[in-house]
Amino acid sequence: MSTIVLGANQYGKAECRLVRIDRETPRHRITDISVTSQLRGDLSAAHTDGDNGHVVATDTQKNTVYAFARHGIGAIEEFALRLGRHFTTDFDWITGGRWEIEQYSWDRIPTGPEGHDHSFVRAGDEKRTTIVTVDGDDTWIVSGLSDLVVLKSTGSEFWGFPTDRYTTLQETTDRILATSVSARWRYLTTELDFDKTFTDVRSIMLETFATVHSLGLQQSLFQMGTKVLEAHPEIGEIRFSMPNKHHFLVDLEPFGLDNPGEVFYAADRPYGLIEATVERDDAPDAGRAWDTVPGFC
Ligand SMILES: O=c1[nH]c(=O)c2[nH]c(=O)[nH]c2[nH]1
Repeated sequence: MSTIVLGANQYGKAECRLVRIDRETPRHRITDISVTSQLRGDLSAAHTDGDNGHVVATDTQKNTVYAFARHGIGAIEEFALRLGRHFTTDFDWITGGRWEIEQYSWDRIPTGPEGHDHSFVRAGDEKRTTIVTVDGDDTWIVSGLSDLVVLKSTGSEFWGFPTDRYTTLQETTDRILATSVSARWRYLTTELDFDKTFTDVRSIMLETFATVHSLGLQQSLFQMGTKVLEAHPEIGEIRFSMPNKHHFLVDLEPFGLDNPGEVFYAADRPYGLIEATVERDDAPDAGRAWDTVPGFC
């Protein structure tokens, strides 16, 4: 007869939506984030006996997020690190946790050359992300972005694939290549200008997607990761999840029209899903960094 025991556990407040306005000058700045705080540690009595003596309430975790924002947010990685340090320092039995932040971008409404001082327009669906994991003395930071939608209207081929009796796809030397990039990368340090690094990683990915003559989304992905790692020794590995957003040439012949690569049907599903990790062969062990990062291989 087996004994039933408590396994891995964590708990906290998910998706604390928080907007902070920096208003020291009339030219306001906006930070728009969603914070998930989860604690780990000696919490067995709460589960086995209903003893809440160690349960820092999820409500308290939420309040802490908002209170900390009063003194500024900074880079989302720094904010998550501050929260992690606080909970693991102030409560002896909290030995670790996970702080995940998603950030939404706003642009200034372009009413003049510099944009409006205090009116903003959401910059699309793209998100910047971070997950800070603390376990005892170890801290890991996995940052990234999602929903970065890109398309190139030529400079993409796909041919040379095996064929069998189920293959109908034609080889092509000129097609649309479109994807929505989700990427997460593991930092090898906790001391960094995270905002600057994020901006640079993002622009390397965009530039590489644009300039690589693609023989397949797999090749574009690997090039994007390689360029990021070459430029950033402080990143140990980068993982991508990239749907191939297929664009099918519409057959206009029934209407007596040709279609020299101009009119496409943009299918939303099914889609190819290309995922890969690009890594340094000598990167330090990832530890628990990827433990709870869903959706990446
Ligand atoms: O870039 C591509 N990679 C594939 O693996 C694939 N498979 C497919 O049908 N089209 C494509 N395109």
